[in-house]
Amino acid sequence: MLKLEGLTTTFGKTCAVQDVSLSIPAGQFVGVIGRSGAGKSTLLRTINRLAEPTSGRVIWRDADMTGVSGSQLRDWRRRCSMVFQQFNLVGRLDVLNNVLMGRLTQTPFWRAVTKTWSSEDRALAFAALDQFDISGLASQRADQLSGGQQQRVAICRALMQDPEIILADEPVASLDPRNTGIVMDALALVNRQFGLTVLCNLHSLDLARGYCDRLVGMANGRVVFDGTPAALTDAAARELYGMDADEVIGPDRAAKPPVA
Ligand SMILES: Nc1ncnc2c1ncn2[C@@H]1O[C@H](COP(=O)(O)OP(=O)(O)OP(=O)(O)O)[C@@H](O)[C@H]1O
Repeated sequence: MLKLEGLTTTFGKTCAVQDVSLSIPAGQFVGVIGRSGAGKSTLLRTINRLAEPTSGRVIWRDADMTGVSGSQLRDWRRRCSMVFQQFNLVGRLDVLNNVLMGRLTQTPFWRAVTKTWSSEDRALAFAALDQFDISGLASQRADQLSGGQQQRVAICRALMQDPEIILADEPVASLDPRNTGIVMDALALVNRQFGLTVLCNLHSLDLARGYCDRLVGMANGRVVFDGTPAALTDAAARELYGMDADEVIGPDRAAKPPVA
């Protein structure tokens, strides 16, 4: 269970995350939705301490992760890997070495520098690539891949950390519809087959409804919706997105009289 208790993160006068309390059972696929600037990214970054909470607590398996530092913080970040919108691969390195970078926290530094990974790590990396049908790309430079391929490599790298939680920050925002489906299917596989908890920020309501067990809607840093996709009616979504609703949900046909 991941528990957020009164989590608040401020940047100067901006309160990006305000008093967020959530209990997320292990293995849940949670979609975090809301307008741009609602605090979705900051929430994910606060969970793994890329952003420091101003107050409140992050609790994982009954242990408080808010105050940990040094090796305990590194271990926490290993256990909750991030997947980013821009993939964050090393473009000039091949796919295999990018994936192996996920082992850095568990590997002596010299192995990474000299690219002499253990045969066990290499086998794990190939197995991860194989899961997502991209083992054939192992020797290609990362910057020669399509966005969807790069994001699958990034997911493999995240898995190499042997995480318990995946924090995916707009993982499909840079992808075309076909690659969006492939990457969302990869995250669903990570969730269902490997049993990892997934928290995923999404702009598309259709994707959020289609892939997630639970939706957390944010507005102005606060949680204003928390329920199943079925509970997020168009009316509730309109309230969440305010003036952006037409763009996200489509025009409100019910509110407009039919054209004579
Ligand atoms: N490092 C930072 N320094 C200052 N302000 C920040 C920082 N990060 C986020 N903010 C502010 O915090 C608020 C929430 O931003 P955040 O990126 O978390 O929202 P979001 O819902 O993820 O938006 P988007 O969907 O556009 O990525 C915004 O007002 C943003 O400008």
